[in-house]
Amino acid sequence: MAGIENGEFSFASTNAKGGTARSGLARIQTNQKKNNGICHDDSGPPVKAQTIDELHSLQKKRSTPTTPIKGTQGAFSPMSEEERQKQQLQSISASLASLTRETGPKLVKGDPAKKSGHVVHHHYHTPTICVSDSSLKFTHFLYNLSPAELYEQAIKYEKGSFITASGALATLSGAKTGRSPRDKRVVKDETTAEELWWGKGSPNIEMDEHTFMVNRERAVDYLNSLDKVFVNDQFLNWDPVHRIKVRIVSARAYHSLFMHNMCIRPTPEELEDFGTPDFTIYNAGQFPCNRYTHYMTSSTSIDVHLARKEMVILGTQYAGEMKKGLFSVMHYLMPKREILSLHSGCNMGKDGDVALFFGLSGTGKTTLSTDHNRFLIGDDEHCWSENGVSNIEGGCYAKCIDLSGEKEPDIWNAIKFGTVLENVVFEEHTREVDYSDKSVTENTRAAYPIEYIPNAKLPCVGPHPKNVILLACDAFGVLPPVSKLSLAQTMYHFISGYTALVAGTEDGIKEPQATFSACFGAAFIMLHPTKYAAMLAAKMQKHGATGWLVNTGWSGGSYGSGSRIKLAYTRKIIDAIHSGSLLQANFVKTDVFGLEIPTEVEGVPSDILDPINAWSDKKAYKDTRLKLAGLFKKNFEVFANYKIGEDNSLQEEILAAGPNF
Ligand SMILES: Nc1ncnc2c1ncn2[C@@H]1O[C@H](COP(=O)(O)OP(=O)(O)OP(=O)(O)O)[C@@H](O)[C@H]1O
Ligand SMILES: O=C([O-])CC(=O)C(=O)O
Ligand SMILES: [Ca+2]
Ligand SMILES: [Mn+2]
Repeated sequence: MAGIENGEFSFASTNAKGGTARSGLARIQTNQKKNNGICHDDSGPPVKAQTIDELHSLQKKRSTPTTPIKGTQGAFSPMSEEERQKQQLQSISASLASLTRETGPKLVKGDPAKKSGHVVHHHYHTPTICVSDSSLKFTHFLYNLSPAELYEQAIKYEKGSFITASGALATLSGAKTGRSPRDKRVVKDETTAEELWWGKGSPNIEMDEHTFMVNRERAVDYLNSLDKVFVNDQFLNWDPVHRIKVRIVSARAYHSLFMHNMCIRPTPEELEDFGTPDFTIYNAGQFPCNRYTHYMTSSTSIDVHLARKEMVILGTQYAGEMKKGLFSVMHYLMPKREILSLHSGCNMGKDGDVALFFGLSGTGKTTLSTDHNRFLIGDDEHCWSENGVSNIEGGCYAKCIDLSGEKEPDIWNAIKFGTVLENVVFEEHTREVDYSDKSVTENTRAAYPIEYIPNAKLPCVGPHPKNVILLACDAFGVLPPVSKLSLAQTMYHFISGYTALVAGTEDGIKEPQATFSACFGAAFIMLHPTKYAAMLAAKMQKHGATGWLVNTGWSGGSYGSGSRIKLAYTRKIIDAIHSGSLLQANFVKTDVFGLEIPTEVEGVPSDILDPINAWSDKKAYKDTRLKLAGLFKKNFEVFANYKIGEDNSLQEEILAAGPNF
């Protein structure tokens, strides 16, 4: 008897007394000896297991240490696998130690769901008396899991985790779908009071050490209260001499996979020698900070303590906080070593010509540095040292809104197994992602390892840049699609860090919102902007790099009347910069902004090159241009009193390189 109910088809079940079976089909006989006592089955050789458990145990091979034991002289240096495991446990227990109780948690490596016999635990600084239940509890930690393992963890335990049709892991970042710059605090102590940029315009909101420790304790207690935590030990910076070891302790597989993709992944051999991290993140993002704690102005706090080399995240699960938090740390550590840290994309041509792409969020760093004809060094964070450029990260973080396979094939194809897809909407059944859907947020993102881009340059390092491209998405539509900059102009625009986005895109036409963010990344810098600017000027001068300003925003009118410059045209402009042909073009100087604009660019209609030609209402163009110039001037006032570099003449040139009207 077969039943169809709600579209589901099933055989009628046998009742407890087996009534149906008896009256219908003949009972199936098991263990019935056939003529020669052998049960014939034509499906091939039998499985090599006697029980289901044994069968399952055959499926997985235990990973063995991948590298040979170093130090061939036997009795001397080689560390036994057991000793290595012990040191790793000690190190992780130390990371998770409560600093008031002076004790680390009892740790067990592995998934608590698996009752594996392999239990190794370590108790950091065993206390003499156990004073609370928490000291009796074990915390399991999952160490540097693979993407496949993290997928399983996410899908099993984290709501909102799904595999999309292309194999990516769709996740939700919770209530926060972007960074919270107003909740980013830095401990002000004797050293940082001197060294860092504080006060108006600075992203560093001060907190004292005690408050940091209160939040750290809150995060550590939260993490230790969980059944399990994820631990990632990874690197930052592809320059081997200036590589930084980072440890990320987090509660979600989503966070662990995100950082697996975004930081540099150690080889098994490098991992064995990892030792103590140079910097540790405690991501307790699901847990809020305590509003009664001093300095707390919301439930979110992202706290950096440079002397302790630690960062604590409370009250936000947005993974970008970890990425950009570490970037801030690099903005402190690298300049101390005379290395310039940059919020920029970077790629290299076949002949080794390197270009940097600066710009605020959404201006095109990822889109334009990901170029089929060039090697990708990185899309967002770089260092420029005496040896050339190096990527800080091991992955890319691309915006996905309105992503199309035709316009951005490399990014599209990178969204596959292993990639974290944040806050996207997909079709329930086919799991096809609808990239135009903004239901969760407009800031939908994909985080993938850099080697998912076919022409990534591995290792991600390159020679000194030849072109420095400043990207602005000008929703006023008055900046030219491309202009060549003098060194002073490059500095002026670098310090200004302009872009203009449109505030609310939904309810009718809104005024563009000008944003000025020093060094095209004020949210991440730690020192005064002029420190980075001086370093950039010196490096550009020394290595003869040319500066360019590229408007990836509006043309022919402001947002509402004009339209966004076609990505295909911007790509042609960028091609001409890379090839060197644009440097040979004829240029005319514009009024007010004093920008040199080419009269021709191959593949780009000439009538859009000078923005006045693209606007039908010339008066409106001139008014809008004056308005923007005024905003630039006002923004730059605070920098007028700061000396940039050793050279007084450069300082004066920079001040004169802004708009004149
Ligand atoms: N002419 C254009 N040039 C560049 N990007 C364009 C253009 N027109 C539309 N776009 C779109 O603008 C967006 C640029 O975003 P992109 O991810 O490159 O920003 P980003 O600078 O890397 O920002 P973030 O630092 O936040 O990662 C993409 O979605 C791209 O498709
Ligand atoms: O940090 C983020 O969330 C994304 C990013 O790259 C930026 O805003 O510059
Ligand atoms: Ca980007
Ligand atoms: Mn960025």
